[in-house]
Amino acid sequence: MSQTAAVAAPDDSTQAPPVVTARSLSKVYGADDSAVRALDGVSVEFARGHYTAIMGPSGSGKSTLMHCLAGLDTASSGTVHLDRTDITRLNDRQLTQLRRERIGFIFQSFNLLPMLTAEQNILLPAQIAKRKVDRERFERLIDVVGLRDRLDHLPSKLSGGQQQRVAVARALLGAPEVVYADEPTGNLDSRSGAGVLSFLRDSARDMGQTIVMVTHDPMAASYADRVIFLHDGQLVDEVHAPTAETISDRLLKLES
Ligand SMILES: Nc1ncnc2c1ncn2[C@@H]1O[C@H](COP(=O)(O)OP(=O)(O)OP(=O)(O)O)[C@@H](O)[C@H]1O
Repeated sequence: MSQTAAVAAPDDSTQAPPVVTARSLSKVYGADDSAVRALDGVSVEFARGHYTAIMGPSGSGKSTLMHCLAGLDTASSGTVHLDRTDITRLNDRQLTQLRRERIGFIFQSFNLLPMLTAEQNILLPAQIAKRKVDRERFERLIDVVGLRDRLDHLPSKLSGGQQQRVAVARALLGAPEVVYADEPTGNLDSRSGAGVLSFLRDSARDMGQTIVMVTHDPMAASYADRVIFLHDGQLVDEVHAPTAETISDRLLKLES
């Protein structure tokens, strides 16, 4: 385990420039005696078209890191660049616009609007952002995620796996610079989960989609190109081309 790893970068980072770069990122919640250092000087890069999983013991800072990377939470110090934009310098209005236009989100709870059909849910972010829908990409996504015959269904008429595939199609439709996924298969049975994870992996490989995913599940993380490990708010290790076994092994070491 490389406790001193200062910057975690993919092996082929010279060919694939980073889409997201965090430098010396720290986040402290509260003050004085009750202060919690949730992130402690994290520096990490996420290369274009790469699928990265963030893992670590409970309370190690995974959600905090993802929220700071995605502009959902503000760091106490350090910088986060999305391409050339330093998002730590943006105000709330600019952050909202950046999240809407340049980032895709997939959450554990799907976050679909119950009164809209699958198709309307997928198209909603583009409508809110007043973005023209790329119909060709839409059709391709629908076929790849296997929702062609479910487009006019309300979420309540879809299985959990189908609902999450709607959420995945929604996140990917606008070809965002990065997709952040928070336990995207946490509510799914293993077969539906495998479908969603394979699709995420394929979208990175075939469409060059950059994906950053927080998960507790070594099997889910094994779909990624790289796993980075947090411990007490610090980046302490990473594995490339991971298997569920190598990931479980590293996690056990961190938790012991
Ligand atoms: N809003 C908050 N206020 C105070 N402390 C917080 C807040 N959010 C997180 N923390 C603390 O920051 C640390 C990191 O939390 P975080 O949720 O990022 O960890 P995590 O690795 O995602 O945990 P888990 O795997 O349990 O979801 C924890 O000690 C947590 O209690």
